[in-house]
Amino acid sequence: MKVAIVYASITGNTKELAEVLFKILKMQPVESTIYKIEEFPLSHLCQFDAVAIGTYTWGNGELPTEMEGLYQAFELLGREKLVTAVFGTGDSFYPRYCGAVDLFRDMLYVNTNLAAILKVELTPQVQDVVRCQRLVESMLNRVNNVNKRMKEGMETVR
Ligand SMILES: Cc1cc2nc3c(=O)[nH]c(=O)nc-3n(C[C@H](O)[C@H](O)[C@H](O)COP(=O)(O)O)c2cc1C
Repeated sequence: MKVAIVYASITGNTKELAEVLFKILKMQPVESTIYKIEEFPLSHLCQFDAVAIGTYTWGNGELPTEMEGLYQAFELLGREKLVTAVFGTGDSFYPRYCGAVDLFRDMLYVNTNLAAILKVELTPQVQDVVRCQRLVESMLNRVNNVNKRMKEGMETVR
């Protein structure tokens, strides 16, 4: 099983969250790779069984510009069975808390097999590790079940 984490981060919060997830993934019997969005070749999307996307939120609940290409690539991919998850950090001071996670969530739910979403307030805390473990579990269980079951719901990790 091949799993990718692809993330965007300016001030390091989402990077930190992506690295927590990567550490957890590395304890699993899967081939996992972590990419900054700038280093991820969009043409490689089809090589993975599961992709977890990490994004901060910009403007008024907007996607970071550097994530727009990835967002469009999922829309064009046409792989409804591709297992995905989306996670991100944001600041609840803003009216659209983690709005970019919501934008990805809505698109991935339609175009892929979305397993889980996770929102973290600014810097990940110790209690977020358990939430990260649940996201990884949801994603890997979904890949294992993908051939057995049809599209399922998704989990909001609290
Ligand atoms: C100009 C600006 C706009 C932002 N807009 C939002 C927003 O609409 N919603 C939100 O949840 N966070 C917003 N944030 C907060 C960032 O998403 C948050 O600090 C995030 O953790 C940054 O991630 P990073 O450290 O990975 O770059 C904004 C931050 C800045 C500087």
